[in-house]
Amino acid sequence: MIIAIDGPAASGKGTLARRLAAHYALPHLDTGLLYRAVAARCLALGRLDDAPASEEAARHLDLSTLDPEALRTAALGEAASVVAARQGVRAALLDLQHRFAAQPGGAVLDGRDIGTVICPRAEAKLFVTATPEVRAERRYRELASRGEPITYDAVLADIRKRDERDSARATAPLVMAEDAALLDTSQLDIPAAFAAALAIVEARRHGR
Ligand SMILES: Nc1ncnc2c1ncn2[C@@H]1O[C@H](COP(=O)(O)OP(=O)(O)O)[C@@H](O)[C@H]1O
Ligand SMILES: Nc1ccn([C@@H]2O[C@H](COP(=O)(O)OP(=O)(O)O)[C@@H](O)[C@H]2O)c(=O)n1
Repeated sequence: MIIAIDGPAASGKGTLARRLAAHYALPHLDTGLLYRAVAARCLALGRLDDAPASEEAARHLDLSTLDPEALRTAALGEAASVVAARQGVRAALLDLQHRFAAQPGGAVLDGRDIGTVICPRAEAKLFVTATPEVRAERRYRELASRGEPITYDAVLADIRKRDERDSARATAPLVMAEDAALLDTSQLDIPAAFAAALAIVEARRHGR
């Protein structure tokens, strides 16, 4: 079974993807890390504005060397959405994602375009969302607990800017797949959101 989870920044899609993957014993890929890693490489070279350099970085990405902790910073989230708007970068990351999704038994992938572009035939598709204020509060707590010097207002501004850039881009914009189930987690804690996600996946699995 392939489970495709999309949604805007800090909606809780990664948390749900990890839990669903553990529940069904499936491998999980946080595709945001791919764009974050490409951005990290470009920033290290001082070439975030250089489209060919970002495509080159995407072509040479090695899944086994990704360091999630180092990649989950606010600055890399912002830079990731810049490189992710480039068609060449997205094209260079397609094959890797398709191969991950094609593993025997299936997989769970989360990102922005999983249900629409990467795995349009996924058995279960979720579009996870929450209000910008709730998402900013969650992301602020997460970053602050890791010692990032950041304010709630800065996180909210970053989230609004990224939502806008991710939704407005020409290639694979952030949009809900027609056959996805919408899950608004604004009023749900993690266990409640997981229970709702599981109910959706179970219903899809059994053709309901
Ligand atoms: N339903 C929820 N209620 C409260 N906090 C949540 C919920 N879902 C996720 N979180 C927390 O919010 C932060 C962002 O969640 P994450 O799953 O990383 O979001 P995304 O993958 O959509 O960016 C994390 O610190 C996570 O623990
Ligand atoms: N499938 C994906 C995943 C991420 N991205 C881009 O990568 C950025 C970082 O993604 P992420 O999932 O790590 O970010 P958060 O939602 O965790 O804040 C997003 O803002 C998107 O621009 C994308 O374009 N397509």
